[in-house]
Amino acid sequence: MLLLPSPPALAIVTRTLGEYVSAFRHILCRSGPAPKRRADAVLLAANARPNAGGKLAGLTLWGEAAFFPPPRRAYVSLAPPLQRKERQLLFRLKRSGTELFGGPLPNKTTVHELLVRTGEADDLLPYRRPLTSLRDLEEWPFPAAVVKPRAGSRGRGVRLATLSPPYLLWGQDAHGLSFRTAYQRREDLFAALVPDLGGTFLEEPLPLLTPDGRPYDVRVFLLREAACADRPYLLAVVVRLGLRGRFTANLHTGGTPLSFREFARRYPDLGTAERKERLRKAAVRVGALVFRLFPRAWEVGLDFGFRATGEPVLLEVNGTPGRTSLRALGADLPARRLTRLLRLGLSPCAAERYPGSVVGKARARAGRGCPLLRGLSARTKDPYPRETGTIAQTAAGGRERASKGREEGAVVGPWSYREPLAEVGFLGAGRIAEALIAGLVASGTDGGSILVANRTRAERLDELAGRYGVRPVRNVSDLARAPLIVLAVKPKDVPEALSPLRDLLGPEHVLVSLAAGVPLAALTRLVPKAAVARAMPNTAAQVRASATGIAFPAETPSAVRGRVLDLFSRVGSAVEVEERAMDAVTALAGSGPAFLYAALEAMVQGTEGALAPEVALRLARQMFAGAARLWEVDPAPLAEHIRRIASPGGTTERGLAVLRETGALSAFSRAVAAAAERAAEISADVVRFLEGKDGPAP
Ligand SMILES: NC(=O)C1=CN([C@@H]2O[C@H](COP(=O)(O)OP(=O)(O)OC[C@H]3O[C@@H](n4cnc5c(N)ncnc54)[C@H](O)[C@@H]3O)[C@@H](O)[C@H]2O)C=CC1
Ligand SMILES: O=C(O)[C@@H]1CCC=N1
Repeated sequence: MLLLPSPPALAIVTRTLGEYVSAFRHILCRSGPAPKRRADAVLLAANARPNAGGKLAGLTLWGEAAFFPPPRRAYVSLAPPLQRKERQLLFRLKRSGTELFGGPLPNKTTVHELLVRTGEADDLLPYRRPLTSLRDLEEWPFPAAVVKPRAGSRGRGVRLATLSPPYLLWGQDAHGLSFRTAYQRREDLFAALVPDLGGTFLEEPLPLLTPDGRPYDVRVFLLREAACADRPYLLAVVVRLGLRGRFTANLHTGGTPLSFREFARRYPDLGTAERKERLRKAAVRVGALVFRLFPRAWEVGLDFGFRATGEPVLLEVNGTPGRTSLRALGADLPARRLTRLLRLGLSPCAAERYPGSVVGKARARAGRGCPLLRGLSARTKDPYPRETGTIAQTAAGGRERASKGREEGAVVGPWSYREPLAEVGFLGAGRIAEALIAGLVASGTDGGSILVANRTRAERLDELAGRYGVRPVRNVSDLARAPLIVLAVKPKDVPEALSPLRDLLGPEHVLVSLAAGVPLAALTRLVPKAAVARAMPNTAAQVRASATGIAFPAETPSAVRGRVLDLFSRVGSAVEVEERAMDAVTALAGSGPAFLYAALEAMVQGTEGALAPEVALRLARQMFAGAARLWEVDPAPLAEHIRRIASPGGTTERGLAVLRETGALSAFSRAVAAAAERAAEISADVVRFLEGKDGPAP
């Protein structure tokens, strides 16, 4: 049963009328004892902010009812940044075992990349390329490019660059100020884009201007239809019309939201029924994908544009869509949203509807003698449609289906408040485990959602708990609570380390092994029911700069791939490779940093006597970091970078000659090959060991 105060700041969902009445009276009327049983769900909405609803501020009310049993689930609809009170409340709920839904998605580039990886929305995604060198602009296949920052909001830094005369750069700068500059020459335009190299991407330009010169795009609001399904419910379509002379249809800079009908009335050629239908289908398809990838998302705003042919193109996915535009469409939208929440919170798969009168009576009964509610009804119109009201199915069926939903695997985003559930478990608490944990925590992952187990040395776990807030797990089998488990033990220890988990890991688990050389087939043999993957990160994960190669068995579903790739993208950049390439990845990306450090150490030794060691080390460190950054931003061939440094007849040339003559350069190639060979030997050893134990693999 659900009833709510108005404006819809706080919704309380319980399973019986009696429970509802007591929750309602306790929280809203400040009378009666606290209910004994947890509510099934609450909704904490944006207008629950203390300053927005005065006495009716949902969060304040909820926060004050401190001894009220925490609900099973909370649907959070708060735009970041969260206020301190809001964060505290969410932490409290999380600590009490409430499952939190909502929160921002990872940055929009990551979301886009994850969608690309699914391969299921290729026709709806715009053509995009990272802008890493000026060559990307030279080779760009369109007459113009939209230049967009990898992260950011409200259209900041989004510009249109026209690559033929007049060479225009038009849009918003990084501070949100609009500008339009015409350059005489192409080179000047390119020069203006140099600071963007590395941090932005280029996107195909879409003709999103109305005949009277106003920019527009379309935002589609979707809700997850049910907690156990990915089906989206289309809540509203809003066209956002920007100001004439601007390049983006941004409401924050003075644009106007319109219903699609009104847009069609004003611009019949743009708002055709065919376009609307294509948009609806596209939105539902992308929505299903987003809800599958992000199991904690429950409301999203999808921004679309159109190609000249009328095909919709997805521009952006927002996990905390602003509601300014929704409000402009009419007062009944929040109510529609909450009606859907009923189905979401109470009846995961099949909502059973009850007539509005039941709800009306319940509300009347709960509100009897409630001064707060009387004041309220006198002031505001009841925004809820008559059919509002759904009765719960038993939670058991829902839970069963919900866990089935999780089996398919999905990405959990780095929410701005912390994840309530164990998200990732580490088996092995050595050096690489610590580097990854440090990087994850630095990326915003809650240490409390990381479980760590080790073979011996309980004090090591305490050390990690003290440093990162991770949760030590004394009994390895408890790691099975985490849906994603990272195996970070030495290759020789892999069989023994996995044996306690063999029967505990099922299809809902993904085991990601970091062990050099241990094949996927061996992992599948050791944990036959779980999904498996191999990842080879490096210690730079600690500073979120790992280069990680990941391999999956061929049949791995895209959602599982997405989940693992997301984990490693939080600590650097991750790339999917074939398993047969893993030995080379291990040698280059995993061991590679050690080879470079060794080279630097040798170079520093070359200055002995001439430079104080601390000065030499300081210079070497900055030289190394600078060289890496330059190559990252300007990925010209390494030979070209070398050419730019080595003046003919100069110092560099002389040094390079020694590297060549002494075979030092080829020694690096041999070192990488030797490391890869060692990985192959380890594979053979592991296979032999397993065959010796259980006979050859089937
Ligand atoms: N160190 C590095 O840069 C990288 C290492 N790796 C791989 O990661 C794995 C771990 O490497 P490191 O962290 O360097 O080693 P490490 O020796 O520092 O850590 C291994 C940890 O595993 C624990 N352990 C051993 N047997 C266990 C068992 N049966 N149950 C639970 N815990 C057990 C040990 O107590 C230790 O804490 C290796 O397989 C390596 O190939 C992968 C990429 C980079
Ligand atoms: O040296 C090793 O075996 C591991 C794998 C890659 C880096 N360290």
